[in-house]
Amino acid sequence: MNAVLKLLHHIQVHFNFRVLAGDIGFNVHTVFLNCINELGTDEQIAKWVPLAQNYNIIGTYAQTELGHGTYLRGLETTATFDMSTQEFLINTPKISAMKWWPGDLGRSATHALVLAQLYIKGKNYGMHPFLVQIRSLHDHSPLPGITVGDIGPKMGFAHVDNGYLFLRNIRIPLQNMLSRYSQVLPDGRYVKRGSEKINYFSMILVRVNMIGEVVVGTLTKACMIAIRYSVVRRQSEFKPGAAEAKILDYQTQQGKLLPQLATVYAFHFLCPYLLDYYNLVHHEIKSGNFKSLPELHALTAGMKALVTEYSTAGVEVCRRACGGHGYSMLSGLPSLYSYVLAACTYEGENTVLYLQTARYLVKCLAMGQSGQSLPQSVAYLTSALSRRCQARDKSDFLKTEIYLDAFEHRACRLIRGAASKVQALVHSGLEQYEAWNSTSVELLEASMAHCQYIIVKVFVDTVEKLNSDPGIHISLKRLCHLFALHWIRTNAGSFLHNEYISGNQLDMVTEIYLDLLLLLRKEAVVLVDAFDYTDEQLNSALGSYDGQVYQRLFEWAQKAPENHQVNSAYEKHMKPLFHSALSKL
Ligand SMILES: CCCCCCC/C=C/C(=O)SCCNC(=O)CCNC(=O)[C@H](O)C(C)(C)COP(=O)(O)OP(=O)(O)OC[C@H]1O[C@@H](n2cnc3c(N)ncnc32)[C@H](O)[C@@H]1OP(=O)(O)O
Ligand SMILES: Cc1cc2nc3c(=O)[nH]c(=O)nc-3n(C[C@H](O)[C@H](O)[C@H](O)COP(=O)(O)OP(=O)(O)OC[C@H]3O[C@@H](n4cnc5c(N)ncnc54)[C@H](O)[C@@H]3O)c2cc1C
Repeated sequence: MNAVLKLLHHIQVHFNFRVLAGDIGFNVHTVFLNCINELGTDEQIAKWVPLAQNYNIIGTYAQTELGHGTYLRGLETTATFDMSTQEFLINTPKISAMKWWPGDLGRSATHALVLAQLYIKGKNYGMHPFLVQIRSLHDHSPLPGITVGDIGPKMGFAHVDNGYLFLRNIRIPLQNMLSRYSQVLPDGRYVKRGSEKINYFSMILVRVNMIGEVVVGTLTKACMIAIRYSVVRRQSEFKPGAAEAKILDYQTQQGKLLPQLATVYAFHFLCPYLLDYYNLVHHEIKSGNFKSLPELHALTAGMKALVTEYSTAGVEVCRRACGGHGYSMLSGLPSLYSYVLAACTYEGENTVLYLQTARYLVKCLAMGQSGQSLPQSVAYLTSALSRRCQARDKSDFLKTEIYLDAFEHRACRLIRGAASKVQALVHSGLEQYEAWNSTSVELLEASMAHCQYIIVKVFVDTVEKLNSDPGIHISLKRLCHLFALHWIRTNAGSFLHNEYISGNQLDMVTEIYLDLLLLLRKEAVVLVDAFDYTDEQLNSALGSYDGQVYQRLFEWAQKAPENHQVNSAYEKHMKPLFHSALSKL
C-alpha cells in the first residue's frame, strides 16, 4: 500500500507543479523529503517523512556555502561526534562556511539537512547529511545558536526564499545523521555501505526531477507562447500588394521556432528514459548493488547540463522571436527565461557536470580498449567507426540510421581524441591533473557530443516504438528528423571534421531541413497545443488560446500599478516646468 501512496503522492506533486506552472514554493522542501527517503534508514523515514509530507515541518537542503558550491570535498561546515553525549556538534567555523543559497531556508524552513564534514576522533570521513532543527515549531523563531535569513534579491526565483544559515555548535542526537549507507556507532566506529560517494546520490534524483518538472516545461511554455503568437502576429508584406503575412510564414521565423518545438519533444521523451534508469539503479542500490551508480551519475550529470543549457537558449530564442512584445513581462517570456536560467547553475554548475560525464567516458574508453565489457549507454565507444557518411541523396538524411551514425561517429571521435590528448600530455611529462585541465575544453565538447548522441537515439527509439495514429507518427518522425538535422547544422564543424560529412552532404542536410520546416509549419500550432497548458498556466498575453493578443496586452497593461498611482514626479518636478511654458505657447 505504501508504494501506491508514494506513487499517488508523486503524481499529485507532479500535477501541482504543472497546474501552478512550477512556481510553487517549497521546491527544496521536496528535495529535503526525497533525500531522507533515499539516504535515511527505515526508522528515520518513518519518523520524518510523514511530518514533511504533511508540512508539519518544512525542510531545506543546506549544502552550498558562501565559499563552496561545486567542490563538496571543500565544504567547511563540521559535524563532530561527541561520544560522551552520543551527539554531533554542527558548527560553522568561519564565514566562508556559512550555508548560502538553500531554497526555502530564508523565511520558511523549520529543519535543514545540513551537509557537513563528519569528524570522529579528529578524522574527517567526508560529507554527510545531518538533520538539524533551525526554527521553533512554536513561534518560528530561530533556535539558540542559529542565525538564519534571506540572501536578498536575485536575478529571478523571487518566489523562493533562498537563505543563509550560521550554526554555532548546535547539538543533535546521533540518530539525526541519515544513516542508510553510512553510520556512526555509539562507540565511535564508522560503518560505510556501498559507494564512497553515496551521500552525493540525492543530487542525482534532483537532476532527473528538475529536467522533467522544471526545465522542459519552461521551454514547452515558451514554444507555445511564441508559436501561437507567430500565427496571430501579422507583419510586413510577404506578397507585394497582399495582406501582411503571419510571421510564422517567414522561413527565418520557422527556423527560429520549429527546432525549439522539436527540442521540446526530444526532451519530453528523454525524461521517462532518465527516470526509468534512475529507478532501476536506485532499486539495485537499495539491494546493495552499486555497480551502475557511476553510469547513472555520468548520464544524469551530462543530461542536466545539456537540457538546461539548450532549454535556456531555446526560451531566449522564443522570447526574441516575439519582437518588442517578447520584452514585455506581460508576455510571460522574460520570467520563463530568468526561471530556467538558474537551472544551469543550481544542482551542479553545468561545466562541472559536463566534466563529470567526460571523466566517466574517458574511464570507460580505457576499459573498452582493454577488452572489458562496457555499460549500455557507452557501449558504442569501442565500435568500429565508419569512415564516411553513407548519404547519397538528401532523402537519405530522413533515414534515422544515417544521422544516428553521424552522431555516434562524432561522439566517438571527440572522446577518443580528448582521451588520447590527455594520455599524450601525461607521456610528455605533465601531471595527470595538468593534462586533464589542459584538455578540459575538448573534454567538455566530447561530453556534450555524447549527450547529444544519447538524446537523438532516445528520440528515434521512442518514436519507433510508439504505436500511435499514422498521422501523429509522421509528425513525430518529422520532428525527430528536424531535431537531429538542426543539431548537425548548428554543430557542422565537428561533423565535417576529417570529411566524415562532406560539404555536399551538408548542403543536402540543409535542403531537407528547409523542407521539414515547411512541412512542420502546417502542424506547428497543433503540435504545440498538444502539451495542453491552460491560459492560467501560460500566464501570457501573447499565448492565450483565443489569440486575442492586443486586447489582452492593453487590458493587462491598464491593470499595471503604475497606471493607478499618483504621478509624484509630475507634481514635484514636471508641473512647474510645464506651467512656466504656458505663457510662451
Ligand atoms: C524538482 C526540482 C527542484 C529544484 C530545486 C533545486 C534547488 C537547488 C539545489 C542545489 O543546488 S543543491 C546543491 C547542488 N550542488 C551540487 O550539485 C554540487 C556539484 N559538485 C559535485 O557534485 C562534486 O563536488 C563534484 C563535481 C563531483 C566534484 O567532487 P569531487 O571533487 O569529490 O569529485 P571527483 O574528485 O571529480 O570524483 C568524482 C567521483 O565521485 C563520483 N560522483 C560525483 N558525484 C556523484 C554523484 N552525485 N553520485 C554518485 N557518484 C558521484 C564520480 O562518479 C567520481 O567517481 P570516480 O570516477 O572517482 O569513481
Ligand atoms: C537559484 C539557485 C538555487 C539554489 N538552491 C540551492 C539549494 O537549495 N541548496 C544548496 O545547497 N545550494 C543551492 N544553490 C547553490 C548551487 O548549488 C551552487 O551555486 C552551484 O552548485 C554552483 O556552485 P558555486 O556557486 O560554488 O559556483 P562555482 O563552482 O564557484 O562556479 C563558478 C565558476 O567556476 C567554474 N568551476 C568551478 N569548479 C570547476 C572545476 N572543477 N572545473 C572547471 N570549472 C570549475 C564553474 O564552471 C563556474 O564557471 C542554488 C543556487 C541558485 C542559483
